Amino acid sequence: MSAPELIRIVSRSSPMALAQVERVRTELAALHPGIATEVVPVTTTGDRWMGDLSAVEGKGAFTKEVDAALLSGEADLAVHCVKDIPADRPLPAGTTFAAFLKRDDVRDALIHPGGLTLDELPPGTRIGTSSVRRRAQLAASHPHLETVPMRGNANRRMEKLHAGEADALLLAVSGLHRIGRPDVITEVLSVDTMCPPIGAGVLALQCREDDTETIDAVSGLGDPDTHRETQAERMFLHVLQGHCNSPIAGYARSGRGGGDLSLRACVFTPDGKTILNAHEWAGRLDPATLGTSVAVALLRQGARELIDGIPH
Ligand SMILES: NCc1[nH]cc(CCC(=O)O)c1CC(=O)O
Repeated sequence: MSAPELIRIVSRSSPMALAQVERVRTELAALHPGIATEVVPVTTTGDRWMGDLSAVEGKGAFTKEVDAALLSGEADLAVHCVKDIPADRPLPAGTTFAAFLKRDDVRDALIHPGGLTLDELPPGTRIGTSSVRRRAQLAASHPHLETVPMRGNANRRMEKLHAGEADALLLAVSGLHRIGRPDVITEVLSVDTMCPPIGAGVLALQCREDDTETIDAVSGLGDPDTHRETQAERMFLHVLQGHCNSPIAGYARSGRGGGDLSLRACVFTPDGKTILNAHEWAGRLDPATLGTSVAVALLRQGARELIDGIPH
């Protein structure tokens, strides 16, 4: 199999998306110095929309135009945040994941211009977030704080914070590092305070299924532990039929040497009053079966009703 001379990478134009593509170009250049790369820009429905995400045809708002560029042959490779890829249906026909890059930090960060930590924030502090996952967990742990809806990429949210639309923000640590702004982080929240979303901090490389040249060239960028964790988390979300606005959180962890994979997950009501929890170890199960097992444990506790209670 010959290596391609050029790989065209489709990317959204947000600073975070472009930083993700730069990481892939750097890693690819180190692995295959002979392969050139080029960026093909697209704008997605999700990038344009500033309202409630559930209103924009719901699913795949950040991925549809990216998939189209890949399938039409305008580009050969797409870089996605796994967090943003729907798990309640298969990948678009004709495309496949070629690799999952080594996982970044899965945690969320508090950004408070006054430098306070979450526990120090006074009652009534307005936290800008439209995520049902963040809202529910905040309501459970810090019921005296308020949340205000906030959308847009991380850079825009920081502009809105400084314009006074909120008093503080919650954003992913990994995303802030990607856009070069870890300096704004006031506190990194533990996963016990704020359970991360499925796929947090993982970048997936997506190719056309029949493009074995590109698949072979980029598959060496994959990380085996991240692959196992992502398989467990995605199967969990798939079994629950979670959507982009689901009150679901969870993360898998690989033990040393790839052993002892565990998956901890929760499903909650948006008011944070009900939180279902499950935590299991794979033992001799494969990652996908672990994901299924944790999903079943939560379904037994009543997760279906909680998930279906949220419009999407
Ligand atoms: N919803 C947008 C989005 N998609 C992925 C990340 C963070 C990076 C990641 O987890 O890969 C973010 C920003 C955020 O939630 O703060």
